[in-house]
Amino acid sequence: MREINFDGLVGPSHNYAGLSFGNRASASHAGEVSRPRVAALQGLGKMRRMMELGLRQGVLLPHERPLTGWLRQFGFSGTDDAVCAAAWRNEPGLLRTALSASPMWTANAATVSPAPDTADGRCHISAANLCTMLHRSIEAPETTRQLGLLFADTDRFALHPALPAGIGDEGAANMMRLCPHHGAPGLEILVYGETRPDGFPARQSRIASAAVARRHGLAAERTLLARQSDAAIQAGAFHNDVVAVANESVLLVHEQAFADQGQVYDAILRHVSSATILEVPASLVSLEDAIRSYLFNAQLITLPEGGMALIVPDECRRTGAVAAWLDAATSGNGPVRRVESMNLRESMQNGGGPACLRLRIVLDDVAEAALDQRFLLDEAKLEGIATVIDDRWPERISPDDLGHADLWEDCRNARRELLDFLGFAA
Ligand SMILES: NCCC[C@H](NC(=O)CCC(=O)O)C(=O)O
Repeated sequence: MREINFDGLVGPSHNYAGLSFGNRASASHAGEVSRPRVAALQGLGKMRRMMELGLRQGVLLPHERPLTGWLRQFGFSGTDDAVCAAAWRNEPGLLRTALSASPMWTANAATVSPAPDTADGRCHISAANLCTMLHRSIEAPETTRQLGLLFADTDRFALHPALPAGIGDEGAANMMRLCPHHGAPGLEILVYGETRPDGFPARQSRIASAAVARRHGLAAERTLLARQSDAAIQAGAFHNDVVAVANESVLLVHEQAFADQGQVYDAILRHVSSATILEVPASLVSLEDAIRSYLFNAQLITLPEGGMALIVPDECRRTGAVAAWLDAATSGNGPVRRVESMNLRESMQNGGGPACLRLRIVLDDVAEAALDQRFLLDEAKLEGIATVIDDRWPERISPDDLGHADLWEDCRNARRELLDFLGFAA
């Protein structure tokens, strides 16, 4: 079995509206001018690099933006443009919400339990409701539609709908899987948070994590519910994948990630006695540096030739303490053979690093063949997508542009052309 990453293609409406409370990057870049074309090409560059490293790569599609159907529920009526114009006049925050390109962060699209972990031997997928942030709560219906196409084969896959709103579920960003190798039953660590009065919100609730484990049919002895530390949430770790990443038998984790770090390590070592836990102490890398650099929002991948690579955002190289830790970690005989830096600045400025941009699925050849192949990439599709982005994605979006009909039209046309190219009738 192997891992396939499904990256969210950055949509044409990518902008800096500062919608994500508790996400420090989103807040600090609010009001800046975005570059959707560059953003999408940066994301595509990561997908290309993963393919060059020998991994299979998939893509999930941008959602319809502006999401006029959603705006209509607030009493705005008329043509699509009339709806958007009225929203902009009366409730500009609602139009900003309806224009968010946040579906790019597919680590929040769903939680995936690979077949070896589940009672019925199918791969289980739960779409996330993302109900804590308004702009993300509008994603679930379209995400569920796309996952329904991708995982249509019910002999291999079981797709569960999003949990009821009010019980925050933010998907795979809050799940880690530890196992001797991809194809062996894994320990699934589901990470939740608790909101403190006056603090940043915890976006993954314990009830949601427990429900996902139940729905997926995970064995009790291979399931751990772990609580995020308050320090991590307040420092800006709104998802666990900002302070920890796991791949097969390796966990890379900040010392202050969990409320009870020892319990997490014990469970891992009980399940995989040969596991390697690379704990980064706060004395070497502070939570602040970890969150500024997104060191832990890396993709830790198994290379086809053996060994692992860590794909980090290039902010890591520009954060002294993190760069030093990376050099030390790769100079010894540790499991990480190489580190690759990627420029993902446009997404990073909204708090989304390499790991946020991908949903990973572990499957075998038969299950892979059962996927809707339109979502899988090859060289020709990469080229074709790049051409559509070059031709159609807006170059820049300033905060005022969000209220212009030209932008709405450009976003609709850009997405339509992409969907046509990939064989999805809009
Ligand atoms: N996993 C990374 C998710 C990043 C995402 N950022 C945003 O939504 C920023 C959007 C804005 O600020 O306009 C979030 O916080 O959920």
